[in-house]
Amino acid sequence: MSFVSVRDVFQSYGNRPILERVNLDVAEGEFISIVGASGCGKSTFLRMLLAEEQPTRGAITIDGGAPAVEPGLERGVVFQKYSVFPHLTVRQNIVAGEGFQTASGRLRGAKRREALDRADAMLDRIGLNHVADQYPASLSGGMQQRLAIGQALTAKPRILLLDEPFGALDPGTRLSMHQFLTELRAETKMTVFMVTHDLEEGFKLGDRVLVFDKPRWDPHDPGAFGATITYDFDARDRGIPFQRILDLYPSLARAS
Ligand SMILES: Nc1ncnc2c1ncn2[C@@H]1O[C@H](COP(=O)(O)OP(=O)(O)OP(=O)(O)O)[C@@H](O)[C@H]1O
Repeated sequence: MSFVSVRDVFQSYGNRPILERVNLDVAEGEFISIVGASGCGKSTFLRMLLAEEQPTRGAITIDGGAPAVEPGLERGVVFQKYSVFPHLTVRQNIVAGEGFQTASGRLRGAKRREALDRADAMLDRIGLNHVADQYPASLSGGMQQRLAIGQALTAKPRILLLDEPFGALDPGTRLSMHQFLTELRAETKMTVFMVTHDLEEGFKLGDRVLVFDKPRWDPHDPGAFGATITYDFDARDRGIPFQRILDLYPSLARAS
């Protein structure tokens, strides 16, 4: 049985279809990159995996059950614009990632001290020890994104959802973030869903690259139909090399 299963999922807002007939099976530990034209429903798909919204039709299961509604338990999430708390220090932000796991959202006493030790271990791992007592506003974009990823990982999610996590970073920082994510993944064996507008990034990091697009298109009414998964590429070593993809599928240029 697949770890994440998506069966005949449709999503509409009012009478406007956004996604239609989406089917997908993902094994635990896979890295799924998602590309597609702006507005075709990629973030909507992530929100359904997060149970922030329910499909109009169809079903999504994670490990055999409906996705839990509480954040941070099984799924961590990182958006392009940092999801860290501006009023907390870097270390407090990491501890806050654990706080979500308690009923009250707060940790006390010995538990808190242990959480601080674990936070320092995480800061070591994401290379932010030297700024542990600073506030996010004083960090560079790449450091803030590392903090956001560290915070999401602190809850030890089985699934990491990344929505254009590196979109706002300069090319050099982006490359080091690719390295960072690749290392983290090798250590944690997480299942990752990453939305990106960069096709090359999708193929570099993903095991699979899903393309969301509209299979049906009415030129007189562009909103008449929803998008679905039109391609599901194997991006592992023996998959189609990224360089050949645009030659083979020129329409994909629209997706990035
Ligand atoms: N809560 C909502 N109510 C109504 N319409 C919405 C809602 N959320 C998203 N939409 C619309 O649904 C469509 C899909 O949005 P979504 O953000 O999922 O696209 P996307 O593929 O992630 O786009 P982008 O690449 O630009 O981030 C858009 O036209 C958006 O305006």
